[in-house]
Amino acid sequence: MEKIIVRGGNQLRGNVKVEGAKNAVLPVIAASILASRGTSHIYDVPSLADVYTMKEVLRNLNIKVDYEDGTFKVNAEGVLKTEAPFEYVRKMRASFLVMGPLLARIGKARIALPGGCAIGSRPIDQHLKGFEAMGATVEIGNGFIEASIKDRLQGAKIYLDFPSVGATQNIMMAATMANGTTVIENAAEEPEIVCLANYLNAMGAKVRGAGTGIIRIEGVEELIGSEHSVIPDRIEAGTFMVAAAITQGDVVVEGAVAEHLRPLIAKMEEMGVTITEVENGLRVIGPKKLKPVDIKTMPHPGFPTDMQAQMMALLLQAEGTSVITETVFENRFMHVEEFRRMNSNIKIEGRSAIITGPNALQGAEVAATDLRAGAALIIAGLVADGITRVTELKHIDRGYVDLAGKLQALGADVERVKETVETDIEDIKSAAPLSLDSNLV
Ligand SMILES: CC(=O)N[C@H]1[C@@H](OP(=O)(O)OP(=O)(O)OC[C@H]2O[C@@H](n3ccc(=O)[nH]c3=O)[C@H](O)[C@@H]2O)O[C@H](CO)[C@@H](O)[C@@H]1O
Ligand SMILES: C=C(OP(=O)(O)O)C(=O)O
Repeated sequence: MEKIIVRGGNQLRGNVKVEGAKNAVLPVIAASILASRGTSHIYDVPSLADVYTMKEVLRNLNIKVDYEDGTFKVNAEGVLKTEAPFEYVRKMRASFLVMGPLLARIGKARIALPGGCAIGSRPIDQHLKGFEAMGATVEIGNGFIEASIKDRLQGAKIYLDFPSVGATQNIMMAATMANGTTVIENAAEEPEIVCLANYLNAMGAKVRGAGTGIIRIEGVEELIGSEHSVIPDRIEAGTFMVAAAITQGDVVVEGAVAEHLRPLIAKMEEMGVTITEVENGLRVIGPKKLKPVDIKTMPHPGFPTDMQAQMMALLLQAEGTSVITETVFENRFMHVEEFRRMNSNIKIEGRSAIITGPNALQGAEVAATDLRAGAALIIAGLVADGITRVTELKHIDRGYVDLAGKLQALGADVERVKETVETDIEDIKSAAPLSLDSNLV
């Protein structure tokens, strides 16, 4: 079994470079399906499990894909297939983002129903409401969602009940080739939406207002392959910022864009962390003492839910009581049980976690319940007494490129190892005063 092993106590120092954003690249790759001519070249693509899953999804749709040295090439000129099977959608919900492009390109898509996941039930009703408003027929059965349109999608006015990132992206992509203008109201405003709109416009689409709550898309006849660089990953950047702060370190996070990170910067500054914009990113200096703060996760420009677990790790070290309220996902506190294994004082009341600190964290064997939870446990391990072993690395690999290696380069005592059962038994032997040769076995 693979584990990340963290020995707490080292301060982080130096520079770390962030990758292209996972949550920007996945919709951009899906959007490449819209090009009936030409090859798209997507740059700064991180080597993540999710990128490889998306590659397989496209390959299954009969699309030519190539991924090498951070450049992802897509040619969708051929005859496309319509189906994304459960094996991919199960691994990664963003597979559902191929529905909008397929509907626009070939008028039909059959995608496995995404199930629930570790952070909540995650319905897709807002995506479907958008497609239906544009004239598509949607049927659900046998674990699949099938959407089809007889002629061409029609422009429509669509009000989202919640500014869903995925629904905004899926509807935006479908609308690029619809007949007439589509207006998405209460649209998501995340930087990843702007990144997608820029790519669509480079392909010949007419998308205006991305980054605000109202997006207008004037349908065009055809999109062609284009070039696009993916924005830096604000969540990976934020993860290193928190890791620097918790260890009282001094780290330059290269590529971090302050404009994308305002809510995190504001909260970390309230806690006493010094953050300055430097030429190539953000410099973060951790204070001797951290102050408690209250946090409520919200759609952008509110505090990002994808930084909630990492901030909880930081708040465990603050002196006093902090409250984190999770409003985006219904069940994104799975990491609390794991933090408790590390000797932390956290109470859950409904959608809020009440954290009283500072906590004398102790190393323990813990499991990454989702990708951000995994990162948060490693961060906690950086200041815990003793050894923290983090398992379930498949989650971490969905969203972080070589997290252990990058932290190690900053001075952390972190390594990724393949532990065999024999090694585990050796560990137990050396830890237990009683011999394993005794009748305890
Ligand atoms: C690949 C990607 O970009 N993932 C991000 C994206 O996920 P994703 O696009 O899935 O997130 P959404 O913004 O759609 O979901 C936010 C909330 O809205 C609900 N909802 C969503 C759609 C819908 O049709 N009906 C509905 O009820 C969800 O269950 C959730 O509670 O945005 C989230 C919120 O910032 C991030 O945490 C994820 O990292
Ligand atoms: C929840 C996340 O991603 P996804 O929507 O792909 O599960 C995340 O990036 O934190």
